[in-house]
Amino acid sequence: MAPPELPVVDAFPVVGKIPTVDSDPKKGYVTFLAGNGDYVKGVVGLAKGLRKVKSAYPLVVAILPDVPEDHRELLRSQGCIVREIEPIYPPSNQIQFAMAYYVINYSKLRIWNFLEYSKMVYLDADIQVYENIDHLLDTPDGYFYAVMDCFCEKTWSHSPQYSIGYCQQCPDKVTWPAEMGSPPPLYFNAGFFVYEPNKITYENLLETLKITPPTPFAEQDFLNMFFNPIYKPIPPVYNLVLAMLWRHPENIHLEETKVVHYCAAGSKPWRYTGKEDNMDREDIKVLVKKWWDVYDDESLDFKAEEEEKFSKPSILASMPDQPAVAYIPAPSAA
Ligand SMILES: O=c1ccn([C@@H]2O[C@H](COP(=O)(O)OP(=O)(O)O)[C@@H](O)[C@H]2O)c(=O)[nH]1
Ligand SMILES: OC[C@H]1O[C@H](O[C@@H]2[C@@H](O)[C@H](O)[C@@H](O)[C@H](O)[C@@H]2O)[C@H](O)[C@@H](O)[C@H]1O
Ligand SMILES: [Mn+2]
Repeated sequence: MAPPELPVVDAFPVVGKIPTVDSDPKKGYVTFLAGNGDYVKGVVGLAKGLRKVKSAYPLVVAILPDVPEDHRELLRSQGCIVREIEPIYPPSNQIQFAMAYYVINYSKLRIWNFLEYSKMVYLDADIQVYENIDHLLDTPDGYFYAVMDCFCEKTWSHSPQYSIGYCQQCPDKVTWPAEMGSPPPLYFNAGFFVYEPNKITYENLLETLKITPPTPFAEQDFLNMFFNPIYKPIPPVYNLVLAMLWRHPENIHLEETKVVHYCAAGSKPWRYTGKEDNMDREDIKVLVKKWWDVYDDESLDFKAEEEEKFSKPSILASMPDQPAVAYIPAPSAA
């Protein structure tokens, strides 16, 4: 599905970064939580998983106002930094999102305004980290790092690539027909990415969203359009989109996988019944059990003495955002 043309925006101030007010800009992990349902289990699992792999950075949870106080308290008790964000809605539209609830996912864009952090790894709440990935926070600045997605699941049935059986994971299997123009640009899964909070980028994201017609994969499509100029693919070991196991097994090395994304229909561990398509596979059963082993491991619960590990004592961590970082935007190319 070729993305609609985007207005050229000078969204990526490449030079002129002035040190933040806080001379030591922090790094961290961030996830997103909405509603009063069971995704909070995903966040607790993620917090414990990051602890298990001895990550040196905190987990910030960007929550919508509808997350109840008892869930907020549960997350704080697991060492999370809980930050309430305002929802973001796309322009009014008649679009049929691939999943109706995807409309809330535009609120993820608020994480570009977490300006006390210089670089963060975003992870969906249905993701688990099984090996330390702190090194991703030391990657060169100026790029948007994420894993390429797969177009073969039914959720893509609306797209031209699905209709002709094309997938970027195997571009030679079905070549993109010339009469359909150029093949779609490389497309990432937006459940996991490495990014740099930035005031100008944040404002450009929100301005651009206002004039961008929504599409089936909501903020994932939008982020792919917006960051395409600086998108840098990283190996699937950093975000195993589960459908890859049956769609492109030749591209997956399960024993090297560091991060698993439980995004296939029926694979959310806290809802797992094994009844949906592919959910009775042995590898899925193993990965779901792996998730539960972390979630149920009480030795991984947060302990107060761990508090000094992070740069900011917890009482400050929940303080409002630091003053905006001053940037000198790069001169516009135009
Ligand atoms: O009721 C919900 C649905 C989604 N999410 C958040 O939105 C992300 C994206 O949704 P999901 O992971 O279900 O999408 P998928 O990756 O399966 O397409 C989730 O991981 C959660 O972080 C949430 O907090 N509550
Ligand atoms: O709002 C759109 C969502 O789109 C993505 O999920 C999809 C995508 O991966 C498809 O390719 C799969 O087929 C599908 O199963 C999966 O749900 C992101 O994981 C999620 O964070 C979010 O951005
Ligand atoms: Mn997900």
